[in-house]
Amino acid sequence: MTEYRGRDGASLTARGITAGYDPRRPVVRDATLVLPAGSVLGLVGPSGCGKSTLARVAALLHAPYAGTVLVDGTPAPGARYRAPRELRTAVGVVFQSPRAAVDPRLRLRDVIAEPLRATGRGGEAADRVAELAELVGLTGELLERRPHAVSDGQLQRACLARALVARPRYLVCDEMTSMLDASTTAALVGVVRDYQAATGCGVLAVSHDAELLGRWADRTVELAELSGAAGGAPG
Ligand SMILES: Nc1ncnc2c1ncn2[C@@H]1O[C@H](COP(=O)(O)OP(=O)(O)OP(=O)(O)O)[C@@H](O)[C@H]1O
Repeated sequence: MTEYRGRDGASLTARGITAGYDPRRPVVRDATLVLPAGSVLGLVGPSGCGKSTLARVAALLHAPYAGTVLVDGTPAPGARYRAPRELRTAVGVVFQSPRAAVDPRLRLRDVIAEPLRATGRGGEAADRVAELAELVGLTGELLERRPHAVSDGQLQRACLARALVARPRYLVCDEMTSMLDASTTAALVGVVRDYQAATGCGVLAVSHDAELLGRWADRTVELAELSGAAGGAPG
């Protein structure tokens, strides 16, 4: 898993983003965020300021009113199904609430395999699921259960495995550990660190936990710093 190491100058960039849920009152205004490959960027700011909204735009899940997302220099023509498959699968996402993020009818094994099946790579699923289950600490028995029969921490482990299954070049962790205890938090952050060391992936970590970001992120920015001329470029 070394194909992304050393991509000089590569980044996930959300440039000049204005976004929200009502075009008359955008929650993010002209924000620029640059996530260099191989680094962990922490994103902080008061509750409701728009961190998740910007993170979803960067992950090509939410279309901005203005601005462009570039994946390693390639501009995405839109979000969700409007983005080509190779750009969509380049960015993995883990959300705060695993229960809201999974189909309750699926066994954990199928939750993890979903992105491969959705992109015509179902043939890789069995091997990849087994590999990732071991990485995130899920036993074969847990893989056969459905979400209602596992804990939040176990379900979040499956969500992290799902985010990594298609070997993303960037990973967006939106409050990934805020519902978890200290030992599950440490385990999941450890998995992300190992994946990053092996692949050179870039990680955007949205969190309220300053102590966690202090240990995990190479650099932390406030959402308010990303707007207008200040931009989000490292330096
Ligand atoms: N689906 C939605 N429809 C309408 N408004 C929304 C929606 N999602 C979020 N908002 C609003 O957009 C604003 C920004 O929300 P967002 O979740 O991006 O903030 P945040 O900084 O991530 O907050 P928190 O730290 O509390 O998670 C908030 O005022 C929120 O109420």
